[in-house]
Amino acid sequence: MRTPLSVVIGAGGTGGHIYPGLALADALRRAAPDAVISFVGTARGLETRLIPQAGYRLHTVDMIPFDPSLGARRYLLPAALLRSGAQCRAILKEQGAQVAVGMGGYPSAPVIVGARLAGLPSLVHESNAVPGRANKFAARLTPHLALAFDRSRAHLTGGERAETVGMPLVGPLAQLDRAALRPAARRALGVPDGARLVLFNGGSLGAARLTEAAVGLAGCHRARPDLRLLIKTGPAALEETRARLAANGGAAVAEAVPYLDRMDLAYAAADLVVCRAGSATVAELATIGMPAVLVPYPHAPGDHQTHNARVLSDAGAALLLPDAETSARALDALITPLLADPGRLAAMARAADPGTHARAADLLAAKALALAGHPGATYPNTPLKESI
Ligand SMILES: CC(=O)N[C@H]1[C@@H](OP(=O)(O)OP(=O)(O)OC[C@H]2O[C@@H](n3ccc(=O)[nH]c3=O)[C@H](O)[C@@H]2O)O[C@H](CO)[C@@H](O)[C@@H]1O
Repeated sequence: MRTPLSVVIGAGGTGGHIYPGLALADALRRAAPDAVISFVGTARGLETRLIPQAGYRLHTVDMIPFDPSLGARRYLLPAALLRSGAQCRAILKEQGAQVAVGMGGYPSAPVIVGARLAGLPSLVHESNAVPGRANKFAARLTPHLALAFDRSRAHLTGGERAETVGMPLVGPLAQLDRAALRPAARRALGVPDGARLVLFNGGSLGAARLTEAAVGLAGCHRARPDLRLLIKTGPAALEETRARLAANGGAAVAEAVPYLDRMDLAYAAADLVVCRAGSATVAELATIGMPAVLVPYPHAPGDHQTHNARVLSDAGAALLLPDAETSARALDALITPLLADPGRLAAMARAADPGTHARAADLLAAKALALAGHPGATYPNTPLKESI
């Protein structure tokens, strides 16, 4: 009897690592429906909610981030990595895994260390245009590398043997037809007919600078019936944002939410997105043809969000606004003429390359299947049906 496919995926910390990990897991399940797939993450990150919610098992291991701000604590990193690597080795053994995959973020490295200790093949996926420290380290431990953006190749040891597969996107986003879903999405979000909707999204954790500018913008445009703002604040800033919108009258045109579980609806309903330039977000915008103003997070390692953003701004698909220049006034000067020019919005939507990421999950799954010794698996490629 054939042994079912068994894969352990390291992905955690923020949505930008977790969602691509889930997209990979779903692609593996489509190819091998009896596959046993589990995740390794931390006991603190978004993974504790998102992974069980998607129906996968999450193992948590003790980890400290690969972060230079650790100061003297960084000397503890090798011992911590060895400890969490040993925990991952035990998880891989217990599950009978045939391959381990690291999706970036600091849960990625121990899974690859664990695979090395267990003598199993492993695969690292780098999602940013400039790789993070955890993946730079992990990439030294395995010959199998995959990239979301070709431009990160030069930054990785062994980058010349990496394969660019794109950024794995979860089904509802990989297959989103924005125009087709738009009427239902706008009804679901209560956007009045004829109003332009601007989505403010500070990545999976929220961004104070964007929320602040959005609140100011809502106050300025509080009397406009033809404009709506949807502001994703992150849970911590929700109540304060709502109070400030009530105080400046912006609540008449803006709604603040802690998190968007249905990004497909938000993207389909919106005319323009103002957001950080995390790699999953950038890949989603490109894939669905969503015009955007990108405000890269200025403290990302290697300034990788600016490099991610340039993938779209170089193509004419997005505008890039540096964080330090972001204010309600600066955004108003960019957004107001843009919203009044549907031709320009349509040109931005067309400028992105929609094909790069739509098949990334299947391509990455194919690499993992080959490493696991399941080369015969096929992809049914059935379209996912999502109801509102
Ligand atoms: C501050 C920081 O260091 N951020 C990093 C983090 O960002 P972050 O996790 O914010 O990264 P991304 O923008 O890549 O991904 C966010 C994901 O969460 C989803 N989403 C977001 C908000 C929401 O309300 N609902 C929702 O579902 C988005 O659709 C997307 O799929 O990981 C990314 C991937 O390595 C990096 O590129 C970012 O630089």
